[in-house]
Amino acid sequence: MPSLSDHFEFETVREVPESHAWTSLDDHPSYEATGHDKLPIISLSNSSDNDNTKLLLRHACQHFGVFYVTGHGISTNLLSELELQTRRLFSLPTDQKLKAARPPDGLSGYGLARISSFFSKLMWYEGFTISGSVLHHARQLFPDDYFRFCETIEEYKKEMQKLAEKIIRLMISSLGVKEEELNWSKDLSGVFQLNSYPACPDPDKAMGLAAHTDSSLLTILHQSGTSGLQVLRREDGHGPTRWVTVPPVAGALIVHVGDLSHILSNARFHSVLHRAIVNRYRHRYSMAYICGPSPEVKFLSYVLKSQLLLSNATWIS
Ligand SMILES: O=C(O)CCC(=O)C(=O)O
Ligand SMILES: [Fe+2]
Repeated sequence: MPSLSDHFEFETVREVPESHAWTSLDDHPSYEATGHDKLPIISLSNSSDNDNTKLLLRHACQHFGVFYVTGHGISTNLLSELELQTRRLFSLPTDQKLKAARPPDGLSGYGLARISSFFSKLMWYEGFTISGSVLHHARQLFPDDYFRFCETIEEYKKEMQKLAEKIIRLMISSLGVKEEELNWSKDLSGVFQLNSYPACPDPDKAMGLAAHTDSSLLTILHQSGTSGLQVLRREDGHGPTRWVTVPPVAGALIVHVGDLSHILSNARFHSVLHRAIVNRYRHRYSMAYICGPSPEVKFLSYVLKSQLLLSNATWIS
């Protein structure tokens, strides 16, 4: 199983070593998002027209499993500051980052991709996971100057929690579930994942983040100005099964439907397989707020059009 000792200084490597060489990158052809593969862009700013927003969200969750949102209320200043602090963290020397290493039985800290243990090859990736307060790790990373980092992370988490609650309520109520049955959505918990994909000398061989679905209710993703996210579209009238690039759109955040929403909606909503590929020249960053019900929440069985949605399940990220 890959471990933290497998970390190396990506910037110094001239060739992709065997440990990081994947043969499955072109399992399906890759396309730019055009025509029917273009993801919906949904504005959340028009709160007086909830019904139309719900219809658009329902369609996106049923047919794409991923979409962009605009009018989300997150300021460009906060997004720029978050990018700055993320770059700052990953630019630290490896030894320094390893002081905040994620322990083998822990969730928070610096380390390999959290899905690494499912794969024999390593990814062209390093990550920092935040569950709960970031203060302890921030002190280890930046002993003399951790305030701004903490402040930015905590503010962004707070904003994400509000936004996630808003989107989840709209999504679930778009299926006809009544407002009063959505009280659990006031009690969400989130894991915040900072992702770093260094520039790679041979991007056709290396995998940024291998194909996966998110286990959450939903994930809200911000990507720095570099493309890399791809989603899998299954064979349909518009083409074969294919990887479709999801480019950054100025001012928009990306929302992934998670596995829990798939379950909660009786499989009407789809969590979509996605992955990240790497770039020859540019270091790419993304920030994912992975949101589920608080672990204390047990979904009371509740019924939608006389079908059981979910009973007694809890979420641990
Ligand atoms: O970097 C990306 O675009 C994808 C990140 C992602 O899928 C995740 O953090 O779960
Ligand atoms: Fe993901």
